Amino acid sequence: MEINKVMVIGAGQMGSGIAQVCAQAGFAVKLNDMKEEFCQKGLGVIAKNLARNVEKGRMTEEEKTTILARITPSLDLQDASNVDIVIEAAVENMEIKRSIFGRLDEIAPQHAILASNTSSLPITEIAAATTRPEKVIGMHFMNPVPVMKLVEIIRGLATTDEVYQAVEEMTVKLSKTPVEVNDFPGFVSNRILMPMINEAIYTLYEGVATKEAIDEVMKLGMNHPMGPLQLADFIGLDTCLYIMEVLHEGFGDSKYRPCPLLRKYVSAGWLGKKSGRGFYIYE
Ligand SMILES: CC(=O)CC(=O)SCCNC(=O)CCNC(=O)[C@H](O)C(C)(C)COP(=O)(O)OP(=O)(O)OC[C@H]1O[C@@H](n2cnc3c(N)ncnc32)[C@H](O)[C@@H]1OP(=O)(O)O
Ligand SMILES: NC(=O)C1=CN([C@@H]2O[C@H](COP(=O)(O)OP(=O)(O)OC[C@H]3O[C@@H](n4cnc5c(N)ncnc54)[C@H](OP(=O)(O)O)[C@@H]3O)[C@@H](O)[C@H]2O)C=CC1
Repeated sequence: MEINKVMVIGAGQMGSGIAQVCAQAGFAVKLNDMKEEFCQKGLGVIAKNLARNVEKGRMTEEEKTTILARITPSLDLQDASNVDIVIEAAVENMEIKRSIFGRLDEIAPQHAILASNTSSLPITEIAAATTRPEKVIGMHFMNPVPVMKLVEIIRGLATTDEVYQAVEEMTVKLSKTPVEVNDFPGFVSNRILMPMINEAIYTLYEGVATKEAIDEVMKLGMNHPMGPLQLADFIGLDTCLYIMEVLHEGFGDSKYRPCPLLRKYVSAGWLGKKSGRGFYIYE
């Protein structure tokens, strides 16, 4: 199964990163979002990242131009009609993802793989919105995509070996390391990471320490590159809350209940770095 043409859905922090690494690896990429301004914002982030690579002598100006030219903005899902794979990175919401996958199933060619970058939602349930569940798979990149080596690849109940292999090969072409996991809420990454972040929020909520102290303990004491509250801001507090809700509902275990402070911040629109304010304030 040969993959040449890619469509990425959602030009946010993950979608733009995925489009960038695909274009860098030589794939032709359509970057789809609902509004022109979101596409342009995503393309702007990619151009900035590539410019930094030029400054650091890791690529030439010509290479940067060639990579950028491989990415075409798209505002219409119909543009999926001639791609080999779609990687969806829209918001972490089952209804929205099922609606996107249902439409893609009608538009994308028969052979096309439909992948989701979901952080936690069951791939099997997303796949059930299509008539090709065997071609639906989880392709979970980590943030920031250009830097992080892992892609967690999630097999849905019906995903075939052929589709798994094609996605694994593509991941290696992107200079990333694939790790295979099964379809359970939060997969491996967020089943382990997100309860730690949620616990850090409880630690703040219960007044055990200041946000700075909590982050410092985990950075200096556990050698984490970012403290858990800083990381939550970086991921997006809305995404953190969605993931905790998926774990809570999926396992039916109260140990996954989202911290009320996380809910409060999300209700206030304090979504972390992307909205300018979360646990910390950003310029
Ligand atoms: C929620 C989910 O479903 C799954 C997830 O993604 S969970 C989140 C997983 N990610 C993490 O845990 C990230 C934890 N943080 C880190 O690893 C580091 O803090 C970091 C890599 C983000 C930054 O590293 P740092 O050493 O503190 O800063 P810095 O020196 O500025 O950056 C290191 C390199 O990363 C690059 N970088 C940093 N942020 C970047 C970004 N947003 N986009 C692109 N490149 C970036 C920098 O350009 C720099 O590259 P060079 O040295 O090659 O120039
Ligand atoms: N943040 C992280 O660290 C990680 C996130 N993920 C997952 O990646 C996905 C995206 O997250 P992230 O990039 O952080 O989120 P962002 O909020 O940065 O970006 C999401 C983008 O998708 C757009 N979008 C929403 N609905 C649609 C739609 N129907 N069609 C096309 N575009 C749409 C949004 O537009 P608008 O702003 O108008 O809503 C926005 O531009 C989520 O599923 C998340 O769980 C996976 C790994 C890590």
